[in-house]
Amino acid sequence: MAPNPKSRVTKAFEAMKVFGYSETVVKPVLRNLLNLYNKNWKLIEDENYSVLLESTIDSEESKEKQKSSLEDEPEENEPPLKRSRLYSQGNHSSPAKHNAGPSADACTSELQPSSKQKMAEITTESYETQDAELKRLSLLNHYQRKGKKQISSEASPVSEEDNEIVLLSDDDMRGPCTLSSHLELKKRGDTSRSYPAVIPKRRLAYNSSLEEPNVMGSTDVSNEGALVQYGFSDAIPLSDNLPGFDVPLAIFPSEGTEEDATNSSRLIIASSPNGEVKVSFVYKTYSSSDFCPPSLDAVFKRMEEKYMKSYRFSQPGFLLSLMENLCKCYLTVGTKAKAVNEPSAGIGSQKLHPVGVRYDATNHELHFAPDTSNGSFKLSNFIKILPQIPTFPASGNRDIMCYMVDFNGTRINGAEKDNTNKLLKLLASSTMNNSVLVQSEHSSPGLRNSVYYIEDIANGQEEHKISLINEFSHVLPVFKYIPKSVIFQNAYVKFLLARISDDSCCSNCSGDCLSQDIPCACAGETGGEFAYTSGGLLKEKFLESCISMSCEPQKHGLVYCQDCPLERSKNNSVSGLCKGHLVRKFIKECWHKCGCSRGCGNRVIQRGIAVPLQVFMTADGKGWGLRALEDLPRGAFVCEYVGEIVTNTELYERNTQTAGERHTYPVLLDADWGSEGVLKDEEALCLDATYYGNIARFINHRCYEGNLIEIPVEVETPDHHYYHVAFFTMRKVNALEELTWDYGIDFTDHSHPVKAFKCCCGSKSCRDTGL
Ligand SMILES: C[S@@+](CC[C@H](N)C(=O)[O-])C[C@H]1O[C@@H](n2cnc3c(N)ncnc32)[C@H](O)[C@@H]1O
Repeated sequence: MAPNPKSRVTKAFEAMKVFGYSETVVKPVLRNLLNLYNKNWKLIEDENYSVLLESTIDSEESKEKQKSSLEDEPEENEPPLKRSRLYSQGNHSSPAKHNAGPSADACTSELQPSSKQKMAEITTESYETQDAELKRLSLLNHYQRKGKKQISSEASPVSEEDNEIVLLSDDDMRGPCTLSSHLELKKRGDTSRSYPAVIPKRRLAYNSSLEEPNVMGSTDVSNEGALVQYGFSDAIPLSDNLPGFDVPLAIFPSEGTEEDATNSSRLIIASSPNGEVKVSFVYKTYSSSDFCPPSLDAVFKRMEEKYMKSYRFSQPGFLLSLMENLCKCYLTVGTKAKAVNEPSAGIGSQKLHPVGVRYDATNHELHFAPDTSNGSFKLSNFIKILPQIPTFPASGNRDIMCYMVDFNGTRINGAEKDNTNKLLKLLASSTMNNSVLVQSEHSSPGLRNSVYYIEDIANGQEEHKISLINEFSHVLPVFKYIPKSVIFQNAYVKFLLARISDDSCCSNCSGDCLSQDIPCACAGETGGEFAYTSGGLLKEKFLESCISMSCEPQKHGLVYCQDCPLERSKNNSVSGLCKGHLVRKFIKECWHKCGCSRGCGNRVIQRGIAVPLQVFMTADGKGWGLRALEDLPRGAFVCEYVGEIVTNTELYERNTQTAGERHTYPVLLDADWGSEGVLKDEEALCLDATYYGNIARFINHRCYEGNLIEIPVEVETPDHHYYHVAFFTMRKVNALEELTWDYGIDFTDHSHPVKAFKCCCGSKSCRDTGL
């Protein structure tokens, strides 16, 4: 049976979403193509929708051309001025002195000032153009990190959209958040944040009493009458007749005051499985108001469009599922006290799990609530843990004899008795079906007795599962896993096929470029020879020269910028001369404009992670680390560094404004800085994986002796302002050996935007002298 056209349309939209094109943009293009091809879907779906992608790009380009000719505006991107204007509003203080030192906690965001004040301050900004409005959700991330205490009192201009509501999720308020991070925040007793809120776009009142934790249902009326309630409440003043809890929010149109309200209504938008917790909008109508409650579908659609435009990776139904998860979490946390007191929690495992997760000793399962009959749900990607489990040594001795049993205590075939190495491989294998219990044959004195394991921290977003094993009962890292980098706000990154000139792609090729007698144009970047072997490894000669350039800069020299973006980003009087950047070799991979197939050997990193990896807690104070579960040959691609693409100025601001918070070490995309003239701020980019990132955010630093090397790879953008940072092995790496790279930190440069950590790399040539 032919696939139904609706699902084909959805798939086409999803395929384009990857490239940052929203449904709204793609819809007319798709319609045209279907007309053109007489509804022959195959032609559109071929080669992973390349026709659709090209047409969408073309259509966007022509729109932009039209726009710029109308506006006589040469820049495609909004100038950075817009944001500066926003910055200059309100009473924000000058950048705090940077003191973002690392802490022993893994990359866990520290708590930040109440989100409420920032909701208020953000909504009081003036949005003069639709574009600025569309960027607002991205801005939230920024603002919530700024920790501004005051709000601007400047009134927003009234527009047709003034009755529009904006729903801010947990993610909006402090950047990405995993369920575990939510729990972690709860564990630390932070009840003042991480809830969604609905706010009218127009002026909001900000009541300082809301800053206090646990203030429930506080309200305030601004002088224009917008009234907002924040926070979870078990005593919602507007409607105490409904059972259960209601989450937060009353929305009032901006005319009238509470007293004028003639009627109040409630719209339930999500609920926990058994209805114990609900998220609802509570709104009042006024005789003078022209507010007419929209349908939920329309609101979600609107919100998802906004997400798409700001962060470009929203899933369909994302907001609703976010709301549902919120209900579940609320239920979990609310019932936590009961769980802890339950005698059946027994065996002391409770304290080892994140708050709200209960170990059910009878059924050997982890639950999010004390009673499975009461709407709790199973964390399906956690394996179950039992006591008396030896900790796996993080390195060195791997001789502890372990065996695996299933939850009935039956030993798993083929794993009768084994050493840790093999055990971990077994753990990683998908045949284990999430249900693995690890026990030592003899519990050894001095060994801790619990581990936990997440089968796939990438949640299925990578080709291979990426496990996490926590041998030290450490808190889980807080970040949002993304398989591809996302543009934050000001970074200028455009994937336009038209920008790739015909002579820097191979449109006449077919099949596998590596198998052709004469290397195609894509090998030009690497001196007329491809960088990869047909087995997908780096060629010896290429790898050798990359290693030499990276490890012996004195031999190859550094390049110096005329006006170094890194120094400029410091935005203060101490910014100085460029300290130099390593000269690097680029790889150029074939891409959409090339005629070769997707299996072409010159497409390696774009196919994603191909080796089994695992996150683990290092034993030597570096926090989480990454290792491979099988031996890797020299020259193998491991993963790319994925994060938010931010400008250096944005990075600097992030670092100064979240002083004291732990950051992953950002990667500068500076491979071509020295060879260009003066770069604009939006062209000098870096990757920050603190809040959004992939597995590479766990790779620790090792002075000189790292086993990985980072190589710039050009895929979609020919200008080298943005490129991929791909990690390859510099030598053979053994299974379970920690993967490390040399971040290139100068530990003596105290003016660097990212404060260096105290290095525990253990290398004999460690550069951190403590000075
Ligand atoms: C990219 S993250 C690596 C993952 C990190 N260990 C974690 O727990 O999430 C970089 C951070 O890890 C820590 N780190 C990395 N290498 C280190 C080293 N050699 N010594 C001490 N800390 C290190 C630092 O705090 C650094 O900012």
